[in-house]
Amino acid sequence: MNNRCNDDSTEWISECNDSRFAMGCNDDDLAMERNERKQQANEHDVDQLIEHDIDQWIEHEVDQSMMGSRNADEIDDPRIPVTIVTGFLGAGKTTLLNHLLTSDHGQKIAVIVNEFGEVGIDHELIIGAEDEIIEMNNGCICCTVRGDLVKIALQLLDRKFGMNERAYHFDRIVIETTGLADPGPVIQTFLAEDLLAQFFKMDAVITLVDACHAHLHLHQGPEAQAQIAFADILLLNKSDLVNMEQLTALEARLRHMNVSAPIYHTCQSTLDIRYVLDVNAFDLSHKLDIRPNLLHAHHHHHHHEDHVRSIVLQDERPMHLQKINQFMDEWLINHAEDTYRYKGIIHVDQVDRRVVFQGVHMMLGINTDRNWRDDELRLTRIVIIGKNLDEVWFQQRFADCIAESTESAL
Ligand SMILES: Nc1nc2c(ncn2[C@@H]2O[C@H](COP(=O)(O)OP(=O)(O)OP(=O)(O)O)[C@@H](O)[C@H]2O)c(=O)[nH]1
Repeated sequence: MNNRCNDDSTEWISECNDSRFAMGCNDDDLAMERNERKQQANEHDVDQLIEHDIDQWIEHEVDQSMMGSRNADEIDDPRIPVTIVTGFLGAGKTTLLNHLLTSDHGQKIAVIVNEFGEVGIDHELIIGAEDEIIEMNNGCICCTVRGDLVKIALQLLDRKFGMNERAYHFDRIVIETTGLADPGPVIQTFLAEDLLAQFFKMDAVITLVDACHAHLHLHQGPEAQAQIAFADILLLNKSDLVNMEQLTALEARLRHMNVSAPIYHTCQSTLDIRYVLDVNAFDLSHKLDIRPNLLHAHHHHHHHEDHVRSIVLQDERPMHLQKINQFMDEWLINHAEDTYRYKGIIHVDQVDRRVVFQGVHMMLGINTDRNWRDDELRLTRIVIIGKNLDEVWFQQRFADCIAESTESAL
């Protein structure tokens, strides 16, 4: 983390302490608060939820808030906070998620990850022992899988309050959208679906911006712009890759697109988590200014630009290291501009460890991580997202990388 990040965080913490709720609690207050909560909860549609669990939940929430460990605004709102993490392909969303999951906050986070591409890689790259990661890979969260999102959210509710065997007492939900998602419909799902609106509240839409590539992305269709416009908090990430002048120019551009969201400079999406969790920053009126019909369900027919698509390269046979290197060299020389984002896990011949690589345009990172486990299939899987991709070329060059011994043995 650079100095800028540190400066920001000190400033914020003092603000944050000022606004924290501190209140002496006596038994009458507690009893009154509990009754009020119960009344609210009984008004909810609790068909599938067990009342006893709701009682416990309310009790817990009231105790928490009376003890002063929550923001003042939350005293009146016991709903489960939802954070949407958005940002163009490769901006640093998964990096932020890992930072949130490994930070010391004592909360259990249910994570919903939606990836663009037929197969997911992110679940392999997210670190989270206690936390549950739910993947949605059957399409883009803002178009085809909104029904799935509602279903997943309701299942999570059932696991938190219900008699479901797979009980899971999470404290909050974080949703990572695909880099090509318009966050509008995801927000809408939580606001316009009655049952979800009763149990969940939006905490914030956090948009990551890749300081190094934003100038390319802002020209690539409306998604990157919508993500910035809808943000409650903007993280200008990868600030290590640009100079101060470029950072200031980009910040001015973001400010022009979104006048109200605080903008924080980050490296590796790292900042004090109190910038981003339990911030109560969601500003509905701001969203309605951008999209007046946001609350009207089913208004939105979003089409990604057709020239943006994903390719999956996959094979169980081990890969030849030098050939893979050569393939990537050629790829970056000839296709870097058009490959927005790529991620992969490679099974390299004679290597017991997984080789993990990922990149954004020319920026490629590659490393070996853990050993393959005995019980897992050693599968090479690469997902490439880009525009005007020549799939035949990629599939052919990938096939050329299969280690020869295996190739002739088959
Ligand atoms: N130099 C630099 N690299 C970064 C920074 N933050 C993230 N990265 C790298 O950028 C790449 C993309 O980061 P991710 O967190 O996977 O990005 P993402 O937004 O989740 O990407 P998608 O899931 O494809 O949309 C990874 O290789 C990260 O290690 C940063 O601040 N500086």
